[in-house]
Order: sequence, then C-alpha cells, then structure tokens
Amino acid sequence: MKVQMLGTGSAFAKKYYNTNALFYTDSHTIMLDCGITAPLSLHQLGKSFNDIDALLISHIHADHIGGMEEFALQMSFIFRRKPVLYVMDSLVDQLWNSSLKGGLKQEMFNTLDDYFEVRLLSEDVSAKLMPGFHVRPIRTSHIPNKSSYSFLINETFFYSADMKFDPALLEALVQEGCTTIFHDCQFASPGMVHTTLDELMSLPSYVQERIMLMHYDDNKVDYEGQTGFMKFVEQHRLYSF
Ligand SMILES: O=c1ccn([C@@H]2O[C@H](COP(=O)(O)O)[C@@H](O)[C@H]2O)c(=O)[nH]1
Ligand SMILES: [Zn+2]
Ligand SMILES: [Zn+2]
Repeated sequence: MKVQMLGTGSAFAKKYYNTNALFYTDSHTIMLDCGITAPLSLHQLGKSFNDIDALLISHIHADHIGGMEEFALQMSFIFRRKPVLYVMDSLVDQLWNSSLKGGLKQEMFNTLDDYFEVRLLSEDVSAKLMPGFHVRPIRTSHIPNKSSYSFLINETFFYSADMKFDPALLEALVQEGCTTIFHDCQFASPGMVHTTLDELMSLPSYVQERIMLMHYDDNKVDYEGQTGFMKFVEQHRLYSF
C-alpha cells in the first residue's frame, strides 16, 4: 500500500495545498478528501478524476470537500461514469443539502446519488472499501457539534481528520499495532479545533516515532528540526506502509 498527499497544508495554507490524500492498492486508487486544491494538485501529478476509483470524506469543511463539485461535474459530463463515494451515514444529508446542492442541482440531477455511487459508512464499523483497503472510521473531536472522522486503515495506518488532541486514542492505537500515524498539526497554541505541535511533542517517544505531521501552516520552515521524533509529510511524495 502506498499513500501520496495531494496537499499537506492547513485550511488557509497557500504553499502546501489542502490536506488530501491518494491511497494506492495494487489495483485501485482511493482519494481521501477532495478539497479546493485537489483538482489542481491532481492535474500537477498528471492525473485526472477518472483515475480515482473511490472517494472517502472525513468531514465537511471546504479544504476537505471543496473540490467535490468539480469532481462530480467532470465525472458526469466528461467521463460519464459515477464514481464511488464513501461517506459517513451522519454526514451524507449535510454534504448534499448544506454544501453540494447549490452548485450541482440541475435538471435530471437532484440528489447526491445522481452523481455518485454512494456507499454509507458507520462509526467504528470496519469496512472493505476496495480489495486490500479496509477502514475503521473513528469519530474524533474537531468543531463543537460537527461530526468529523479519522480513519484507521488496514489496522496499521491512522489518518487523522482535523482533530483535537487525543493522547489516549493515539496510545491505544499504537498498543493495538498501529505503525504509522499521519496527524494534523497546528503550530500556534491554543489548538481550539486542532492538535498543536506542543501537544504532540508531549507524547512519549515511542508514539512520536510513528507520527508524520500534516495540515500545517505556510510557516513550516520555522519549525523544521523542532518537531521531536516526528517528521513532516511532504506533498506528492510516495510513502509505503
Ligand atoms: O471554532 C472554530 C475555530 C476556528 N475555526 C477556523 O476555521 C478553520 C476550519 O478549517 P479546518 O480545515 O478545520 O482547519 C480552522 O482552522 C479555524 O481557523 C472554526 O471554523 N471554528
Ligand atoms: Zn482541514
Ligand atoms: Zn476541519
């Protein structure tokens, strides 16, 4: 299994694009989140939306779903097929009614199902999305009263959505055999709706050693060499796990 980030930046980062990922199995490509910068990043990789076999969504913020309108329109009107969309049962209505409907509703296209082959996921229920790609969605805390989900992939790789610091979860995942953690990281404190670098630096070394930092601000250069045992994830680089 390989992962390649379409971007590694925070919601307002301009240098690093939105934190969205491509996962490659032997036979399929799964996109995890499709933010505003995803279409441009895919283009820069020489790829198109038609290369994506399934899209998985963590939560409803523009840096995670802002590219979905273009994805839906290109697939319908250029590639003429419905891509698979994995979305949490608690997010699906909001995704259409509060976010996508304004741009996508038109004659003959009235629902999310008119653009995507929608498959629902449930919290803490493991699902096989594609051969060799299993996820367990874990609800993690982000914006008050707004659902957001991180994902444990193939029982060994944890991908945080935007989440507040949850050391108990991270330590439990490591105890259960998680070897790699891609975690959002905000440099400035307090975190408010994200985990800060200071919070991650408070983790024991055996946890930090498994953590790669993403969703960071444009001033990343100021923090290079100051991240304890953790390294930064880099845009477009291929990582095997
Ligand atoms: O309660 C809050 C506090 C801050 N925000 C801001 O919005 C962005 C949302 O984008 P993310 O992708 O979740 O980062 C967040 O960074 C804060 O700057 C908020 O929405 N609600
Ligand atoms: Zn975000
Ligand atoms: Zn968010």
